[in-house]
Amino acid sequence: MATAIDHGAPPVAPTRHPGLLAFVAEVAALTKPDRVHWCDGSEAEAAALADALVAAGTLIPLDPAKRPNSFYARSDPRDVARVESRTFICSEREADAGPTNNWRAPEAMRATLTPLFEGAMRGRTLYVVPFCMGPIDSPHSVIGVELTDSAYVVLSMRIMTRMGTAALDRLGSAGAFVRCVHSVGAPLAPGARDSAWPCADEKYIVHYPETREIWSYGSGYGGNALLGKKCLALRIASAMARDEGWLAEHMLILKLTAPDGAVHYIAAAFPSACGKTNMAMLEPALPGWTAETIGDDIAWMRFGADGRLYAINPEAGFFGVAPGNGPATNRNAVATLHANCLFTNTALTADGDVWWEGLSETPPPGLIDWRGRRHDPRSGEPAAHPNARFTAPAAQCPSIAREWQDSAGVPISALLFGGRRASAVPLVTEAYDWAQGVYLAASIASEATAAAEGEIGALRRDPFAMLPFCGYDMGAYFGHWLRLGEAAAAAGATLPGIYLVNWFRKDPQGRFLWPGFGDNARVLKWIVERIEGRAAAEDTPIGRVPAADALDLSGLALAPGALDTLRGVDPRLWNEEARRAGEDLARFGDSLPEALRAEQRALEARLAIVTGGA
Ligand SMILES: Nc1nc2c(ncn2[C@@H]2O[C@H](COP(=O)(O)OP(=O)(O)OP(=O)(O)O)[C@@H](O)[C@H]2O)c(=O)[nH]1
Ligand SMILES: O=C([O-])CC(=O)C(=O)O
Ligand SMILES: [Mn+2]
Repeated sequence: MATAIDHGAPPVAPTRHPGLLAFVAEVAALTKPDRVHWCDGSEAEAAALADALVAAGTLIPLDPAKRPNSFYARSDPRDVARVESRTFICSEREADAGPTNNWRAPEAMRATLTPLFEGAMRGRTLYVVPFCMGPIDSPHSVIGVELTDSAYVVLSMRIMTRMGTAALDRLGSAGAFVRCVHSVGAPLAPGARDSAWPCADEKYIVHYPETREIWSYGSGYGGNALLGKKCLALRIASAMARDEGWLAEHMLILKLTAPDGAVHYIAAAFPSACGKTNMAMLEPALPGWTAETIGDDIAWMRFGADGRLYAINPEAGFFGVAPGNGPATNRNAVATLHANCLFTNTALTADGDVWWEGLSETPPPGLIDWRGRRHDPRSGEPAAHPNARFTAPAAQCPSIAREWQDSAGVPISALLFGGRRASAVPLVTEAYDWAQGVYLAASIASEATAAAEGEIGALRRDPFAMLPFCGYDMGAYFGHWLRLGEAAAAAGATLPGIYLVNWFRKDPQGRFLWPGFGDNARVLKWIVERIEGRAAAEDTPIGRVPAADALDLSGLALAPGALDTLRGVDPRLWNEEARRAGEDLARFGDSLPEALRAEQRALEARLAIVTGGA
């Protein structure tokens, strides 16, 4: 086994940053690891870690002839998704966490966590993982340091972030960094055998927005454990963005080039497992159009001196839902996964490769399912967990745009918001203006998916697709969006258009009315033409929908009547929608901006006119 990781001598820290040295010393004193290892992010280090994880049974190497340098992990079956009920925002004041977050007083939470972390890394290695969210040379990037006892987390962070020496160099000897502490919560007694996926029953995913700290306990899974992603780049970053005048959003970033060569960048927010990665890698069904990928999950945006809204992707990899990705839906994702990837909770084939529902029409024979059991195709159970994930370097994506690491970011023309809605919500709706767009985004709802615990399919309000990810009071967050738009407009900016989209409308038999995926380019074309002032639209109470002949449907055979349903706004359904949205927004009490109350009243008034009642 390679020995680049473990050696008896005390490690020499590769930094003289006093705050970082003190942080590592404090956490090591608390958690009592056997060793401390400072990660440099090198190939040799990754290879040694992978070897150790294979020896421990955590990783299974895939056949290098099929998928070089790629590994498969099966998690504990109780550790397969984010745990929103165990995710906490510990601001000093309860009101600052808002009604949608779990709040605990910081001192009380620290008093709970300290005994849990006490000795939590016994028998394990504490890995020091310096990482940079955003391009190494971008002024908008943020440095974090994650101290973790999971080598799986280290390997994942190496794919998902700029990790190791480069991040430490950027931090320098005095820079600011976000303190991140992670333990799987499974100390090892001397001589005890480790489990393949150590974790604890009791999980805590804790954020202290004022001190910009993250403490995560008990889970090894994705969004709970890779602390640069949801915890830093959304929950902590949203609080930083509020204080500093920018936006940290759950959005993909797409570059779209029209046949005439015009380039538009589009950012889109959909809840977890609702199509961000797919849209980020879209292959347009319309001839002459090109789509390229900038990011698939998170966008950090700020208005530039020229009045345009610039976005960077803070991540360096994709942590994507595997099921559903196949040659018919997302060829770019499939091609991205050819090498250097981690797969978690997919199925394993008899010949040493991975498989999931949707990768091919029928499962190959001899599959082992995500629980490690022989898969029986007649059981009706999927072979891959519905939230099985791949972890893949973004640079490997065939559709990655050459400017994806541009330090200034890319200028956004349109902001899309959506969710999974079987009924009511049209295919695409243009907001009348910024404030009404903020209202539409604040009132989106979506049918729950397997990306978090809870009943799948249940409708829940998910404002801005940020419900699980906003690190402060969402009422104040809506106000932040409104103020940024007002300030930019006052300074003469042309604000991006705001659009509500829904690819998931169904007919009474439960079939999708819209083909989705590459055909979503038809909607993007309409949006681009709207921005350029060339496409026709019709006013409805909720916003503008495409005129009857305004969508390019060439080469597409929709079911009879489908287009009318997709463009339609049923006033009776929308009376109910508006009532429910208003009820949800009322939860924010005094922090709900007056402008959104006014939008609510205006929507109700427009609906009353079309239904002919009050
Ligand atoms: N019907 C339909 N399904 C889609 C479409 N786009 C994506 N999906 C499905 O939605 C599921 C999730 O898609 P992703 O693109 O991975 O979702 P995501 O928003 O990136 O998810 P997170 O990584 O959890 O944030 C997959 O099963 C896709 O096949 C679409 O346009 N139409
Ligand atoms: O954070 C995760 O575990 C995966 C993810 O992207 C999401 O749920 O939005
Ligand atoms: Mn996501």
